[in-house]
Amino acid sequence: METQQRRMLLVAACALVDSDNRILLAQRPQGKELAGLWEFPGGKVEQGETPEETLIRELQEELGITTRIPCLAPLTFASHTYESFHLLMPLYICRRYEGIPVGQEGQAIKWVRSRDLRNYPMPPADEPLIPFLQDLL
Ligand SMILES: Nc1nc2c([nH]c(=O)n2[C@H]2C[C@H](O)[C@@H](COP(=O)(O)OP(=O)(O)OP(=O)(O)O)O2)c(=O)[nH]1
Repeated sequence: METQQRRMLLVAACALVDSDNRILLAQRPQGKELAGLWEFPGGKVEQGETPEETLIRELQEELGITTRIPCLAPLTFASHTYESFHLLMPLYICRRYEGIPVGQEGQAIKWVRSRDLRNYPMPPADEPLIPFLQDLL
């Protein structure tokens, strides 16, 4: 068997859920990898951060909302091999936050019912996460 060295990339992601049980998806901007696909807000865990700290930072930077560690509950995770890295992505769920999410970097956002998630093309790593959200919501 051929083995290939790939770096492990740790990304924290969040299913933000509103009082109507809809989930927020954000569209990846043009020019980035996987542009145009719909994803859960989040980003790379930087040196010295916990995944929860990453999410608090990213939710503020990307959507302009504020949340706290006790409001982030682990739901499941993605483990997916991309061409140049292996993605390990814990998915949290968050129902309590302050502010109204608005794409701070010009990205489109959308509140989506769990049964409609498959209508929004997502990165390949996200596909196995959908049933968890559909079971829950
Ligand atoms: N935030 C997020 N990233 C995802 C999801 N699914 C998925 O494969 N990814 C991948 C895409 C990217 O390779 C990586 C997230 O990194 P990122 O969003 O912080 O980085 P980026 O590519 O925007 O690059 P950068 O400019 O922030 O460095 O994880 C998802 O649902 N949410």
